[in-house]
Amino acid sequence: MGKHPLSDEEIATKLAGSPGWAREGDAITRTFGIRYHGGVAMIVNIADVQRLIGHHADIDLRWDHVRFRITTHDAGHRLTNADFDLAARIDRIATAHEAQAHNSWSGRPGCSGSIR
Ligand SMILES: C[C@H](O)[C@H](O)[C@H]1CNC2=NC(N)=NC(=O)C2=N1
Repeated sequence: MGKHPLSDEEIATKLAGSPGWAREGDAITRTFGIRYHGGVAMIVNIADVQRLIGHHADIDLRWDHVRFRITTHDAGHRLTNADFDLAARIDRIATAHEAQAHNSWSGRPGCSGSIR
């Protein structure tokens, strides 16, 4: 996956196609609502994919949400296509784990990730 730094215009275009992700300086971030143990299971799957593609997000695991922050270290901590590729992969896995967009997280346990 390309690791040359993207321009502001390219970043804006990529973000428009990455609903839920936001630019934070030279990184992109997204938070998902999911109960702790569901978050751990989701992270295990994401960690597998990250190992395979050689690109890794910073992951912040809390009791009821997980936050991802992605940038490309190899490009001097700038945003590249590799970051948006990883974001799309994270989105697919989060959907499979029924993680919710954090701003819509009601706090009610879903059928996965809830603490019984
Ligand atoms: C050598 C190794 O593949 C590289 O350092 C990879 C590892 N994972 C990475 N993850 C992220 N987020 N950015 C990188 O530049 C990066 N580089």
